[in-house]
Amino acid sequence: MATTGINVSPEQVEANKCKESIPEPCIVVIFGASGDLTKRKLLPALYHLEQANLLPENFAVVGVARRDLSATFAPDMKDGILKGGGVDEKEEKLGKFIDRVKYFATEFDNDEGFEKLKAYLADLDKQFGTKGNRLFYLAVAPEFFADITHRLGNHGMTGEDGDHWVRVIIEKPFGTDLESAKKLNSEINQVLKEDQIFRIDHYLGKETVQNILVFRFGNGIFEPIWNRNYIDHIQITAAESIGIEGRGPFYEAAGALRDVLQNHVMEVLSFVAMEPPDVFESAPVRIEKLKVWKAISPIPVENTARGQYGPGNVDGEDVKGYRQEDRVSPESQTETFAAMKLEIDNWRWAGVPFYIRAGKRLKTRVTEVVITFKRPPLHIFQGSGAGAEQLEPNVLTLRIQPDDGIKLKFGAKIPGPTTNIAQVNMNFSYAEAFGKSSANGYERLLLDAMLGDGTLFAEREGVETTWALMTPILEAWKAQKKDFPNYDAGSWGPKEADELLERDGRAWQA
Ligand SMILES: NC(=O)C1=CN([C@@H]2O[C@H](COP(=O)(O)OP(=O)(O)OC[C@H]3O[C@@H](n4cnc5c(N)ncnc54)[C@H](OP(=O)(O)O)[C@@H]3O)[C@@H](O)[C@H]2O)C=CC1
Ligand SMILES: O=C1O[C@H](COP(=O)(O)O)[C@@H](O)[C@H](O)[C@H]1O
Repeated sequence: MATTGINVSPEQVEANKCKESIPEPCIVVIFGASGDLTKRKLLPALYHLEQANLLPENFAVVGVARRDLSATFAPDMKDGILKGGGVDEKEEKLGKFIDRVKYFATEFDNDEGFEKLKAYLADLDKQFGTKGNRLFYLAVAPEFFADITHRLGNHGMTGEDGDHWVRVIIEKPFGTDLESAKKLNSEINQVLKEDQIFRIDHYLGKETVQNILVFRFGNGIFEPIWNRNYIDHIQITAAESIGIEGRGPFYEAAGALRDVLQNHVMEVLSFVAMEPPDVFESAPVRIEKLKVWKAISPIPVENTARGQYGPGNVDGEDVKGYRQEDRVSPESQTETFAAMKLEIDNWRWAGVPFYIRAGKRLKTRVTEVVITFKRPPLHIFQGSGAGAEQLEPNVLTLRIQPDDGIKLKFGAKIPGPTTNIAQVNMNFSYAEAFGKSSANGYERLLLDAMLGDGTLFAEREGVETTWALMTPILEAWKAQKKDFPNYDAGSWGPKEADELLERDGRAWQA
């Protein structure tokens, strides 16, 4: 069934793209400017903000990396913006935006370079009227996070006063385990106040992730059944059909648990499971998320599964196995798939298992939350031609990507003289209701950071709490070698992941 009766016009959708406030004048300084993230995501996102009139008039972007790319950086970024789609080369705004994209070359460990950068930014303040406000974005490998922050501090670039602000966005992964996350937190807290730090998780910038909260707390009918009395279990899947896309060295050290499960999936889980905050503001939202993570019981390693893909076929194309990827060890023990069963020990969720999984080179790309409700207590249609022994449970699917939307599966009578029941779907599609969007999730987060709103960013204790849950699993896995590869590229992962649910009489939904 298609979405019908959407009472929102294209004009309303357009109007909603405006925030009440436009950020103050500022310079966005991106470290790691020649990297993949800057070109594919950050500059396109900043331009989407420009398109939507959400950037201040007095604004500039400065890319920082080691090679001298002064001549090619702006055209290269323009190319990235155009490739991202949703932009016409002739747009007047594009030229205006690109004129404000600058480049500064320095090694990250070069003090002289930082001193010159400070002077360069001060010059740009005069040219663009950006008033000393800075948003530094560390789009760099994690080993540089603390070092760059300290160098910014040492060169007098992190101090705030009543006249200007300084904020720092730090990319993921934020640490590799509990100890390293704590160390990183304490290192950056030596230089920055907590309200200057914006630990980014781009999943929180996705409209459909934010919509989990709107769905739950912006409607009256779902919250009363959103608990152990009505819900049988919840599954969260973050499946990718792509492999590691040339990021061998990064992925070898990371793996699926560190790359996606500890951050993106745990963020989504907190939105699904949290209590309603008093207001949708940074502190109350963060408190409720933290309460969820803190209520998760320690996860026994028997409640986990891991896998690594071997060669296979994805979307009709033969692909190599993980161990054959560029710059990956032929004996790698890195997991490209991770799954686990979690229990949240609180009043709302006691006894409701949460099964989560993430992996690369799976059958298809899908990120979704699947909520399976308890079956009706009695099959009153038995004997009247209904067929099945038990009635099927209702299943609510919150599809984050692709084809974002919400689907409710329920039983309906098949027309005819007997009472047979078929499962049918009620569908809401984001694209149908609101039109297609070229936003990549970073727009909202960049804008919020410029506005100083940390609601959709991770905070210190939250990051450490999720690492505290995951670190014992990583240690147990490290101590126990696996016979990899154990799933074919293009499949749904290792059989251990299926067994995790089969033991409980359940199965993955996708
Ligand atoms: N790419 C993605 O889709 C995602 C990335 N991230 C995170 O974002 C961060 C950046 O990722 P990504 O863009 O892929 O990384 P890349 O490896 O593509 O880019 C790294 C950047 O850092 C620069 N650099 C490295 N060493 C130095 C140095 N010593 N001095 C100066 N510049 C240096 C590189 O410059 P040069 O070109 O000169 O070497 C390059 O600009 C990482 O933390 C990653 O985990 C998070 C989510 C998704
Ligand atoms: O952070 C990361 O996320 C991407 C998946 O992001 P999505 O927005 O495409 O779902 C993942 O491919 C990458 O390995 C990871 O570092």
